[in-house]
Amino acid sequence: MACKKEKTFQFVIVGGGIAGVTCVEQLSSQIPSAGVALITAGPHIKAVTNYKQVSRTLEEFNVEERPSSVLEEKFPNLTVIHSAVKSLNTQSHTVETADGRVFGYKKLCICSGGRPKLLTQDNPYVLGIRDTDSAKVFQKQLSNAKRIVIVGNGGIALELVYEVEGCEVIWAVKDKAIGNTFFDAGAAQFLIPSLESNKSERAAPCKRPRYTTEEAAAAGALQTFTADRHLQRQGSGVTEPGSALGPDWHEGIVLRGAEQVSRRVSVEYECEVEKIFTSEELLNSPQQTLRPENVGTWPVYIQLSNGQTFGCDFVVSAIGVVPNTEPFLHGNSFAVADDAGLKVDDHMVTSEPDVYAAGDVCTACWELSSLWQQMRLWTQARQMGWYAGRCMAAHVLSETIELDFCFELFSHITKFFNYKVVLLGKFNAQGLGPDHELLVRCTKGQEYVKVVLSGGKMVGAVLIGETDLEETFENLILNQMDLTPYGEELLNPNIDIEDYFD
Ligand SMILES: Cc1cc2nc3c(=O)[nH]c(=O)nc-3n(C[C@H](O)[C@H](O)[C@H](O)COP(=O)(O)OP(=O)(O)OC[C@H]3O[C@@H](n4cnc5c(N)ncnc54)[C@H](O)[C@@H]3O)c2cc1C
Ligand SMILES: NC(=O)C1=CN([C@@H]2O[C@H](COP(=O)(O)OP(=O)(O)OC[C@H]3O[C@@H](n4cnc5c(N)ncnc54)[C@H](OP(=O)(O)O)[C@@H]3O)[C@@H](O)[C@H]2O)C=CC1
Repeated sequence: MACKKEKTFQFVIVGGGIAGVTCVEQLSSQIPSAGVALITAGPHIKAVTNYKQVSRTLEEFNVEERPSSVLEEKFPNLTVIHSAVKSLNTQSHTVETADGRVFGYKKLCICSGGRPKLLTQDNPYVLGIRDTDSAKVFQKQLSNAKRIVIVGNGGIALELVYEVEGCEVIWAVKDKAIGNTFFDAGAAQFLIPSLESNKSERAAPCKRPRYTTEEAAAAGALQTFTADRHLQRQGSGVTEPGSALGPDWHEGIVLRGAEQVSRRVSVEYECEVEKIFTSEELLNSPQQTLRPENVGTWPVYIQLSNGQTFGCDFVVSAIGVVPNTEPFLHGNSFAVADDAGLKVDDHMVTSEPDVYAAGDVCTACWELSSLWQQMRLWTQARQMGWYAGRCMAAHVLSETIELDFCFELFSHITKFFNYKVVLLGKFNAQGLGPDHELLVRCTKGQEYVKVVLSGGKMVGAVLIGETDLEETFENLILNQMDLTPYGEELLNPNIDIEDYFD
């Protein structure tokens, strides 16, 4: 880093996504006199609006893409620099940007997010979706497509299989059921009929804060157990990167293919991708399994481990994210977790002095609460950015700070297949081993309620539909009350559980 240092800021934040912007806001309001720089690769920044604390740990908010001037007007001591950081020197406490400028920092927070994991690199027929630009590329390619293959079983795949119309979708999942990152097989079974229905037959829209960008503009309680209602006690065992998209990113974007069909999704279970071929490669491959007349019909072919090969217009790689740790690692000694995130302690500090990290780029490596786990989600990016800002300020002011309460209990509100979905604690019995029980209540087409009990105490829950149970269950999980005496009554729809535990 030979260039001359242009300026030294007390705080430098890298990344204008939710984590970075929330960190900036927190620092700027806590120490208004401090010089703060936000260095970000994208042209816009993300802003949280209409923030609503739904319960002690559940939160909802809108996300808007905005010009950075809005933030600079609000915080006079803030300078926003629109350029990617191309190198970091933790010894000299400096960062160099792609446009050749060098800035010093007293404390730095890396909030550079993540990028989609791709099944193969540099293949024009394999798309990842992350930011507004990649969403536009996807939309454009889809408008001419008759068949696409979606690989992955998490958030993006769940959203796409439901939203894409006018195009045949082949959905390749490596599990026995859909949506493994968010649900168990029971919930998957509850949701599957929604995939088979037409758009007009879908569940009534649920209310949820919307994701907007400037450019994209973008039953009452049942009285009886019905035939379809099941209450069960089950055994256990079941280019420059822009900011990531978020809630309802597909609202206001037409996700329509070239066909007249409404939606046609077929799921290929328990399979992984063996190979992706172009037409020419397939013709020259000695082991090709397709009938010759099919070869050449599609621009790309995907061979799955179940022996099937499908031709399609393109493949969507929805197999998770890789933290954006480049170029921060070069020449430094950051400790990196197995998932490639920058390891942070309970004050969001990395292994390098005066360097913090928050959001998708980092991996929480403190002793985690037994009811919380990291997932790379919008809410956690906001919480981590906010807490990192508080820690940075506290360290400068020589104040002590305790790990924030939001890391006590995992909670997430979202929407899948147009159902409201609330996840609490160890919602999938993560890490509990065989020593747990599941209680399930299900009303077809209406609600799916699952609680996870360990040692008689509630440790997690999945609530799909308008159940109104989230606050009560959150309290029961946080209180760790012994629920053994209540048994299955806990999910009896004839009991108003809120009054019961008042
Ligand atoms: C399609 C999609 C749908 C999603 N839906 C949901 C949802 O419904 N609910 C939910 O909770 N989460 C959702 N997520 C996840 C959520 O969007 C992310 O977890 C969250 O936005 C991460 O925020 P972040 O600030 O850590 O990173 P990002 O939003 O990725 O921001 C990173 C920032 O760093 C900048 N940057 C990167 N490298 C550099 C560099 N070298 N120098 C300078 N700047 C750099 C980028 O330009 C960007 O501004 C979704 C994600 C995707 C892709
Ligand atoms: N509504 C919401 O909350 C939404 C959240 N998001 C977030 O955005 C980010 C990106 O979403 P997405 O890409 O769907 O990531 P997710 O982490 O949600 O899901 C990735 C999925 O791909 C599977 N997978 C991993 N590697 C392979 C492979 N080689 N072949 C086949 N499948 C594989 C994973 O299985 P396994 O888990 O077994 O590794 C998992 O099912 C995530 O952080 C996600 O949480 C996205 C959309 C909506």
